Amino acid sequence: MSALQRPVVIGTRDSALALWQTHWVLERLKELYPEQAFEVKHIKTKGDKILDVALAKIGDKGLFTKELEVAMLNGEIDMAVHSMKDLPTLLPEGCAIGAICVREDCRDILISRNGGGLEELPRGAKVGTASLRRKAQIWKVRPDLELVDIRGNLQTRMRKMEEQNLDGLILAAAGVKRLGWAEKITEYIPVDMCLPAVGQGSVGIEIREGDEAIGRLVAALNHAESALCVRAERALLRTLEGGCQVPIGSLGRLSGGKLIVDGVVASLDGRTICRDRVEGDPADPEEAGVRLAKKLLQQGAREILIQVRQETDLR
Ligand SMILES: NCc1[nH]cc(CCC(=O)O)c1CC(=O)O
Repeated sequence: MSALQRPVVIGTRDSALALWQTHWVLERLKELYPEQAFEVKHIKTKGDKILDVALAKIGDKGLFTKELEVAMLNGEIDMAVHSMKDLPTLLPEGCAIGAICVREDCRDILISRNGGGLEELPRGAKVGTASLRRKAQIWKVRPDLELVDIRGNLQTRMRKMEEQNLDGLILAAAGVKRLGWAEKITEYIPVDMCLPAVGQGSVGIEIREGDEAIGRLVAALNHAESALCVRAERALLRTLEGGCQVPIGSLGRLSGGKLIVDGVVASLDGRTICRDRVEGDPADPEEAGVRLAKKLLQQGAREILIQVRQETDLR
């Protein structure tokens, strides 16, 4: 492919994880297009500025992505690299997903002070996580734990674990591994116990809709299997109309030529949990995600979602 006659500008947040992910994308693009010049532009998002409020309370969508999308639509950057998990299911007009990259470990992990797993935490132990999805699913197995809100980028959360004397911290495996902290992980929480967030572990590249030159450039980074799993999960989330305010988890995988999608919707106290699975056609991942969402709604997710929204509004 012929190079563009100008540097291609890649936009990113400036957290250590975002930079790691962006440099990963940049290295792949440089390998693929040695003739092409690239630049990286750092952009702060609202989510990087508000660090002391739980995500569920801030509650608006696109907290980590909006400023990047604005810069892209203004032509300041040509693409934005995001954690797929942070990218809302409905993109602003003029924006499109150019590639969903190969997925890292999608699980949640525990980093504990005593080096043990969830089972080994002392009774009433204090564990940090701000995610309602994690809280609800962990409470189901350890209702005695005190799950405390903790926010900020990964470095900040590790620091807060020390400062607040927490017994443990729950994080996404992907981020911890990317920052080179895999040896701190004391347990990989099985997905049977805790379904990950939609898109967790996958990096996405957002581009301008209709920008064919940039679209062709990034298409080579799309990973077919990761992409169709994440598309099914996003279709589920879109159908349930949940953002990070609502405890929703989902995971797609390919098995024996079929697309298997798991999904969970939980109440805030973790007492009511709807979890189910569908089998779908890998040729139409959205159909499987939508079908699973409807199945969950019928099984009680509708009531849970109404209640979660009322409770979050009151806080
Ligand atoms: N919500 C912040 C966020 N967005 C993406 C990741 C981890 C990397 C990934 O899931 O791809 C994290 C940190 C975490 O949840 O522990």
